[in-house]
Amino acid sequence: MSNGYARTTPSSGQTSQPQLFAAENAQTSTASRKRKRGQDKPDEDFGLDFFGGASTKSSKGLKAIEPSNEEASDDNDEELDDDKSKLVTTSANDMGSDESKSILKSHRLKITWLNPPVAHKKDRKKDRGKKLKSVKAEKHSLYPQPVQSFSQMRDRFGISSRLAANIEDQGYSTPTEVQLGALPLLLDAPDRFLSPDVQNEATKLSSRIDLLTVAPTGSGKTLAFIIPLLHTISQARRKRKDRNTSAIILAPTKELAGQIVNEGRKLARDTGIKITQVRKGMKLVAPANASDDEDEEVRESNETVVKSDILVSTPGILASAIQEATEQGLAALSAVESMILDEADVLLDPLFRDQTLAIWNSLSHEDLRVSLWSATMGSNIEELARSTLNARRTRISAEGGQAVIEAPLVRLVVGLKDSAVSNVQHRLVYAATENGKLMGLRQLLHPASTSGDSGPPLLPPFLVFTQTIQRAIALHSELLYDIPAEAGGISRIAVLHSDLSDTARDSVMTRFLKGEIWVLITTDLLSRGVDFRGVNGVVNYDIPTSSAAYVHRVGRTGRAGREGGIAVTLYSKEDIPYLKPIANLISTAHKMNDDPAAAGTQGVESWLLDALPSLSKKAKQDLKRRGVESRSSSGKQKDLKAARRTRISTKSGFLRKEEQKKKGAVRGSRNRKEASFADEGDETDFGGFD
Ligand SMILES: Nc1ncnc2c1ncn2[C@@H]1O[C@H](COP(=O)(O)OP(=O)(O)OP(=O)(O)O)[C@@H](O)[C@H]1O
Repeated sequence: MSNGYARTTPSSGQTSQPQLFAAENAQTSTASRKRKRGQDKPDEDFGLDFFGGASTKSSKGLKAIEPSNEEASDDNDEELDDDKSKLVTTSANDMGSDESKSILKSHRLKITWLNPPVAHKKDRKKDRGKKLKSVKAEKHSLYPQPVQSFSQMRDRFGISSRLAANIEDQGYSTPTEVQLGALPLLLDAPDRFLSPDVQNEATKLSSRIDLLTVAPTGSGKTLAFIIPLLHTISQARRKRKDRNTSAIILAPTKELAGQIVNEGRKLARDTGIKITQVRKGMKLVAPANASDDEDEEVRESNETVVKSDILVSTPGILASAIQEATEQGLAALSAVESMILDEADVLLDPLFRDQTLAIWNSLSHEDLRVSLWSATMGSNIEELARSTLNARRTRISAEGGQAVIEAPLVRLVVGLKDSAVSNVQHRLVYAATENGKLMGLRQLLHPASTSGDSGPPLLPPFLVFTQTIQRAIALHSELLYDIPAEAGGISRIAVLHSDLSDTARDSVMTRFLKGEIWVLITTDLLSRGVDFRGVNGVVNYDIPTSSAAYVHRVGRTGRAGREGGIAVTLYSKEDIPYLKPIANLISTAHKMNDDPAAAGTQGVESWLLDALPSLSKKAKQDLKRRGVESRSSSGKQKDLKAARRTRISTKSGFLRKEEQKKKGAVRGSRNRKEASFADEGDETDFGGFD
């Protein structure tokens, strides 16, 4: 498709520095100069592959220590790591707190200790005036020494040679912002970064922290939690050879869970650590009275017993597996010491809240540490996390008869909280009616017809989001024949939603990742976490039903700092009452962009922002729960006329044209016979685009 634009798109494979937020002035700061010198090699492998994973080239010199099997790997690592552990405490890499502070600031990282010991707060109150204020400000902000290159981690934290090699083999050399901040928090002993003047015995005893992380979409949160997890497990497995599940990762969708397993397995290669995605029917524990032979039988049957170090699951499946074990009087997951909530705000949203909390509360290990990750996290989620941590600690203390240590709870925020990625071009397009939206989408599908200065065309592959499953199915049928047969025809366009079977979902995902599908129509099912590296854009065919949904949907493009992604939001008359939060997000993303002209970001006119009505709290909640009323099934019953206006035909445009041609011919002959005119029908009852 010729477009006349010379431009870089995410799918063309170029990536900018993953350090998304390095402030402009950091170029001249010591911190930045040091960072650049610290880079061992450019991120050369990253992005060469149109859709696939990062490089799999193996690093030189590793053969000598490459183990032939898992156990050997552990042994080798142990020997090497004994030597390395001596280095861990050396200060070769140590930098002053001022330098740490300036690097963290230049990358817009804000780290706060949320639960410093109360006793110290009271002590400090004895001080007066200025001193009290400055102490208060100091003691909540933390400045751990950032990790500026993955190669430092072996010396600094004693990570195993195999894990270090796996990170390098995947082509990762320079940590992204979130990794820069989260890795020292999760790999270092807390007493090294907690403000010494507010530490007490309890915080000194805690070897790990609980963490809340808010960082932009596509900024590399997965790596930031998997590396420390693999390190913690491999250290524990050196002391204990049996395989007990010691970590669980929860994600809201099967697709995201699968992706985390893939990423985790690449990094865990040859470490002996096993990662499993929990599927329906899997059992967490074998019945206590089962002999070894019987146990083997259970394992070989469909009802597999999961023997894995890390379990990755959606909340529903894991919660039922735990419940099943509890009903049989079996203790499941009692050795779990780490729980990770990926897309934590969704997992603690009413949709999944009960299941997530049931899992969290069923984990009985007194040293359980929890980390929550998302690009958006409201204060209610933070509150819920804190109260769950406290309630669980009190309960376990009471059950065990001795006080459980309160771990330090730290919050890491990268950039501006809850904002949409600024390195993609956000367009808000008024389409007036449903018919207009369809025409708008067709114009995006056929970029040759793009005229005027509406910006560069949206090149496939791209994602199209609708409000409901029915609308996704209908839009798919409508567009089915839009891609010419010589370009692949109907195989290039697909629909993915939660009513499809697991096999169908897997197949669509695989074909989209391979680049065989160009246009994928979906619901919010795919809005969270899924990493499609080469996606050039996102079309909100139906407006998202919350600000967070906008942030996550558009975050499927422009990942890892890639430029050239486009996010188009089509809106009609029905959407105007709900549009202001989205317009605000777009305007902020525009302001955040260091070079809006280069990125082509258009922003939103200030008069439009002023003109759009504000949303009441109740309206926001209703929108989140039900979406735009006329597009939801309940709305259809309430207001038939509005529902008809927003209906998408379930026939393809091509089939309808053919049918209308036939109808026209029949009508024509009848007209000729009867010499009368046929009724043209109700124009407002939109039945699809001709
Ligand atoms: N240090 C790094 N250098 C280069 N690329 C990286 C680095 N870390 C992560 N990536 C790549 O960035 C992409 C996005 O990472 P990831 O999926 O972890 O993002 P995320 O922050 O979890 O996003 P979301 O909020 O949408 O879930 C992935 O393709 C990953 O391989």
